[in-house]
Amino acid sequence: MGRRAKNKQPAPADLPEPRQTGGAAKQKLQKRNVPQEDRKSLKRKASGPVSLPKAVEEPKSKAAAKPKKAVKIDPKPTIKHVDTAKAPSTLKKTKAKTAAPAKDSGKSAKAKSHSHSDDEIPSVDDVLASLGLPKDGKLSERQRKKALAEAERLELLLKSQGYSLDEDEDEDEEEEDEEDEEDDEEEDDEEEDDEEEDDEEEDDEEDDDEEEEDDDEEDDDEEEEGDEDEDEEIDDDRALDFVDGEEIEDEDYAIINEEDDEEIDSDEAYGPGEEEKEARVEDESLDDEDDEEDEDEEDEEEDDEEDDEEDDEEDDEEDEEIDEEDINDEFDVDANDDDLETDEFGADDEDLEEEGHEAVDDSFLLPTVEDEEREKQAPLDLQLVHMRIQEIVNILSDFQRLAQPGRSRADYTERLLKDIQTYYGYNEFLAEMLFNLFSPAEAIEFFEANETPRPVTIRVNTLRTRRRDLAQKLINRGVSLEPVGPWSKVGLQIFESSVPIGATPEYLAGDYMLQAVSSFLPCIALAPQPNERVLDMASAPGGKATYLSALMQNTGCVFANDSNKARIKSLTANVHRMGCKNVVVCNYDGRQFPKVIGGFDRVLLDSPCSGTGVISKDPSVKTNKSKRDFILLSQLQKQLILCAIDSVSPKSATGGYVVYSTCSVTVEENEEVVEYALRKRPNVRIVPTGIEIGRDGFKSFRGKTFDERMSLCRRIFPHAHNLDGFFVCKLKVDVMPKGPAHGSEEAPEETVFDDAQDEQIMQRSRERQTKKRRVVT
Ligand SMILES: C[S@@+](CC[C@H](N)C(=O)[O-])C[C@H]1O[C@@H](n2cnc3c(N)ncnc32)[C@H](O)[C@@H]1O
Repeated sequence: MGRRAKNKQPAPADLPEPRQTGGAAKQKLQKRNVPQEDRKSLKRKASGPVSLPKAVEEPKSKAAAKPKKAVKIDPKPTIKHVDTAKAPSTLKKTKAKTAAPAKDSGKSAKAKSHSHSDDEIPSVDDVLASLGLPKDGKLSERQRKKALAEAERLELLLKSQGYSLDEDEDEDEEEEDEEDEEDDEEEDDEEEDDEEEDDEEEDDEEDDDEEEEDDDEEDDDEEEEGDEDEDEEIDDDRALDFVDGEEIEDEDYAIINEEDDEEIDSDEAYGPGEEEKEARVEDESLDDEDDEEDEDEEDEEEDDEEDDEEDDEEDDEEDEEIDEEDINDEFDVDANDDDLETDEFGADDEDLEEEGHEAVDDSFLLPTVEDEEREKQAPLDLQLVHMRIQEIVNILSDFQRLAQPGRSRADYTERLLKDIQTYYGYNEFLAEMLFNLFSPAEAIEFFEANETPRPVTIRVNTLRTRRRDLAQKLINRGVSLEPVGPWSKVGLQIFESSVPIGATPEYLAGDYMLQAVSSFLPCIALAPQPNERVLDMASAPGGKATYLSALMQNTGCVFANDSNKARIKSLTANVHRMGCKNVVVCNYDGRQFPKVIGGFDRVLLDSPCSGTGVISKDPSVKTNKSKRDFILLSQLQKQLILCAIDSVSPKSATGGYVVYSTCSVTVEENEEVVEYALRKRPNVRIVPTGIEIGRDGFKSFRGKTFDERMSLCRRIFPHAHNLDGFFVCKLKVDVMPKGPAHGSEEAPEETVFDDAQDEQIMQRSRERQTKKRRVVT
């Protein structure tokens, strides 16, 4: 993507997620903001087989649909026998043990019922029949999905048994299918008409795509200069303290959401990228164009939806010129005027179970030690690993019924963790740490989401412009965009742009910041008031500090501090560019507050962290974070949070708040840090953040119990919200209660870390900082 925004993701979540934990499949959707096609595809996801984790089976975006390591699924594989001795086979089946020929080693009962020798090449009809599907080529969407899933399984199985899939024969079958289709078409004139129309539209779309690609190539050259500038800034930021996981967030324009799977009313999309958006929606649905032709006539609901889409496309073509008034109206829309309709994924849960069990292969066996050894020797087979992940997740979801006798949950989990490391590329420690946050199925969704970039978003700088004015200017430059959601009046999601978003005149003039939506949240939670004194303790490169400045309408004072001198440069540059006149930039170790200056009305501690919430932007996190890093980080975070608390004036007339946030999802860096602060500072309590999205913070985790009000904290997850992973906690600092233990109403002049270990770590860090400064100066 380079610096050019090419974002084909669905819009960020704009619906408050119900405060409940549980799989994404149970989250509510907001119909109003979800394009119809996306909604449709979501429903399909919810009704997919249990055995195929949603995110893996049905990637939610084009990017996810083509993961580096994804299995290419041929919907109509044909089979050719090859030398089985050469094929590694670690996916072991009970049946395979008894009969040597691959034909008896089918994975599912259905697959088993269809054995194939060298001479027996099954037609698609045979396969369909074996699956109980109609032979006339007219499949409902669900049936088609099922067929595809079975085909994938069959393909993988056959591969593991030494078969190869021959593309030539595949083409023959396609021809056969086409002939069948033609027959069907003759029988039904009406259908034929429809299909002709479809064909024309598809051709148009294909042409459009080709033109787009050409344009892209041309534009790439033109953009090079701007890209270089921006890259410079970003590199600068990345060459930073290991503890910082977020510089990328702000510079890399991140944002979000797949989530909620909600979509944007077609009326809400603006700009010349409308067609592209349609294409985006089509990419995300699992249908390809051919599949649309195969839509089952009897499936009235889906046909209706398709008709609607066709109408929309026609409308879009007609409405090439954007009505400025409409745009202005849209950008004036008040958050409250949204009719939020929700849709429960839950409704499909039953189907999901049923279908999952149908697809379950209860003969899956964990590899033995010998199998594992053999697998180690053989070339890495990611398809095999991927398939085993799905099998194990499925078994863990119904362990009593599906587990192999004599095998424990731990056996399966151990294998699964190894496979996660192999397939997604995490180190052992991090794979386990992240895995433990979720159910096995949801963990896979999380890992999968980390393979997909989040949407590009910008924050409008209200010190310089209004959102609708900026939107209009960018639209005129060929940018396709829309508001991020009703909960933010300053966020815009960029879908497509013919100019580099980080180098437009508006960007250079400070009209906006490239900023992930998640990183709006701590500022919204802090809610600084005009004329207050606010400290942003770890602020470079200034995404949040400049937002705080804007929220305070350039009044009062924001102390934007960061311990990293190199990052101070980009912080200062952003402060100037964004026209923030109420910001003082300073360069201290945060732990020197409040000694340097205290008595703030509010303090934001957007803490240095591991960055496990932004792995899609910085995949190096997968391998470069060790147990030791987490220990050190957690210590630093605990020290910083105490300093943040002690820098707030409990007597502030308007404030007295601290917001602690990280772009990490681990409990060690979040709930545990807050719990530590509550223990050390009894004058502090957790209060609501005022953020409408996200899940509750954990009240307990793996045997540890946290403060009851920890649920008021917000947790944002990439797979659930299509936003960067984030944690936000708001604390109210009260006057210290009088008593033998505390004695004083005032915050201590110098924060005391009563832990000898803390002191040692601080000392080491100070020395490192001093060394770094020496190198820089
Ligand atoms: C997550 S980033 C902050 C991003 C910033 N809030 C923004 O919105 O642009 C964490 C920052 O903490 C800084 N940092 C690391 N250790 C620090 C310390 N001991 N005191 C102050 N800042 C520190 C890093 O240099 C990094 O810029």
